[in-house]
Amino acid sequence: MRRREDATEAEVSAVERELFGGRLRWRQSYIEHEGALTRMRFGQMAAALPRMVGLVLRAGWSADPRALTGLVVSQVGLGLTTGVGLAAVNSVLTSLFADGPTADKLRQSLPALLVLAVVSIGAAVLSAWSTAMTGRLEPRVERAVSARYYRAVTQVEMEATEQPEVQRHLEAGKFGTASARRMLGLSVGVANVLISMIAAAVVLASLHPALLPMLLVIALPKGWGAVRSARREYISRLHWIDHRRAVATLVQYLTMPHAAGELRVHKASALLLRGYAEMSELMETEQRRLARAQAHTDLVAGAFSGLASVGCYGVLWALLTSGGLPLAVGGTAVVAIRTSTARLTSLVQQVNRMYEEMLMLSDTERAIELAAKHAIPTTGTPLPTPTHAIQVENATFTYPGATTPSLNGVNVTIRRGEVTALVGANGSGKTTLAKILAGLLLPGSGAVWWVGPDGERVEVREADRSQVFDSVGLLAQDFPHWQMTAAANVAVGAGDRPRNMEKVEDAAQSADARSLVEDLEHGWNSMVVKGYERGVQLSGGQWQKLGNARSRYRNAPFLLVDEPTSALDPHAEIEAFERLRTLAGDGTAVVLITHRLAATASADHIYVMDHGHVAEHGTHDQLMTTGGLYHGMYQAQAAQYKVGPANELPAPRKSVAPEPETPG
Ligand SMILES: Nc1ncnc2c1ncn2[C@@H]1O[C@H](COP(=O)(O)OP(=O)(O)OP(=O)(O)O)[C@@H](O)[C@H]1O
Repeated sequence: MRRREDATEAEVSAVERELFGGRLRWRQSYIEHEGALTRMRFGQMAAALPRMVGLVLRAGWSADPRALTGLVVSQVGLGLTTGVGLAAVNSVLTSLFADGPTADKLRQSLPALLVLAVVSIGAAVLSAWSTAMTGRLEPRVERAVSARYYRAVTQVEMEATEQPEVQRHLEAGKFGTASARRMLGLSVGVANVLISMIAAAVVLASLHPALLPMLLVIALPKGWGAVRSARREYISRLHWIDHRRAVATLVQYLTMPHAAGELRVHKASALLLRGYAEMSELMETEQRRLARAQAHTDLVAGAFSGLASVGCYGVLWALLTSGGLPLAVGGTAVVAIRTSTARLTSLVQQVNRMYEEMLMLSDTERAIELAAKHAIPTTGTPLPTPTHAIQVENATFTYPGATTPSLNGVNVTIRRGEVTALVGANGSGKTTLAKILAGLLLPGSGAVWWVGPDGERVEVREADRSQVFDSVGLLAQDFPHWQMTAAANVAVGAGDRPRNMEKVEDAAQSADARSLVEDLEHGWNSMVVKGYERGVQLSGGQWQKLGNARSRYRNAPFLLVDEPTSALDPHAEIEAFERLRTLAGDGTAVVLITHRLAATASADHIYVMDHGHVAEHGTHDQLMTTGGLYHGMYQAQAAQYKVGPANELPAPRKSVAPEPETPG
């Protein structure tokens, strides 16, 4: 252990300390398993083999029982062909070593040779069948596990995902989604080697009782060498995995378009290239150490195996010369021993890898269980139809792990047909309140009522949450820029409905995004990310228009928009606010979170948030008259536009562009 720690210190290069503050460690599930994996002996892993195979069989059976049956049958068949093949080899050798003319001996061995030919054709057919069944089963098994995992994690309450422990386990599950597939492939490999070894052992034991111990004596040192080498390589891979990824990250930066400027102007490339060279050198040192150690193990295992072989062949010699064993059986024994020990190393490696995959798969299973525990309820009281308003009463919300509440006794009413503005300093709780309104977060105390036209109401905790989500359109400050086409980026606003291009165009029209998309070379089919075919780079403001179109396409009665105009030019911004007003006029409840107080002046209602509570509310005129927080913020913003008399302004700098020449 001490040696390992010393080694760890030496394995961190100066440049890693400079760039990453030490060894770069990803917070991922394999880190959690690393200790357990390196302590685990091969025997323990082998003992877990039945459990692992059981897992694979269950997953395979639920994904495709026919393919699994085919796979099992083909593997057992392959084992049988090994056994029958060895028996045929024995028979051929018996005929050949018998007394008599060669032509007669060959004629006698013909039936056994035919069996050998049939067996090898059978083995080829079974092997092809096994490959086909594996190919059919693997993606199905992966899809079944992945679909269960992704469905589960997207249904988790957002508050649960705010708990670092829950989030970590949910994320860890993602690495095991392909493990069931890989375990299947590895199981086939392991089964293949094991079955052929068992078949060889059975044939040898039936030929002469001394042959089976011989097989074991020769296999043992080889097996020991294989276990040692595989574990050493495995532990090294586990230990250096972060290092490899850090090197890959560094290299990635060198060709990243968004880093291109700094790489050149700031010469960041010099630092990164130095990092790459130093870190790669460390890895090469490890490769050399590994190669030396492996060579040493191979030498020792080879020496012992050689000694064992010499001993065994000596016994074989004695048996043959004493007439205790026919020559042909001796020949068969040599063939069987050589073929069955040839794949020992790959067997050990595959068992190791299977164990690792099993740990990853158990992470996925744990994530699915955890997700189910924190899932958004799928049933609940239907909302009043049509919903008229959302009433937040005395709501409090504290993020998991936080010491102070982000919302504290908040009372707000959002009505259809009105623009309600939420304003306030950074961190005052506006976005959190929007998430509460959307039903994404549930208040710790207090209530959120969904109110119908006659005053009937349903509290969000009791409500059918899918109806709550159906009633809300969201445009978050950092809304996702999907790496898809322009049309998909708008239509994703109603991902559960079939795309209607006419409505996509209308939504874009009402968000001032239509002409910008239609003027692109590939129009709605343009990929809105550079680097793809038909790819274009949109500006921040153009993206914001597309985001606005997305929230319009959703066509929900409650629209929550967080800083929807922060990247728009002044004219586009004024237009965007006017469009929101029109939308409210058509019966939508618009909740506008913004720091642009000029835009809130026309809101029907303004809530001023301060340290998680509503400090003031009313219309612009009312709030300006009371002279509180809102008044102060408005004045501060207005002051930025106030300029002194023209003669106090600094004179514009002389243009350096040459005066246009006048003809003549
Ligand atoms: N995911 C989170 N986990 C923990 N605390 C959070 C989280 N999100 C927000 N907070 C905290 O909650 C408080 C309110 O944040 P919120 O994002 O609601 O403010 P905001 O008024 O929207 O701010 P801004 O104007 O800067 O967007 C802040 O103190 C913030 O640090």
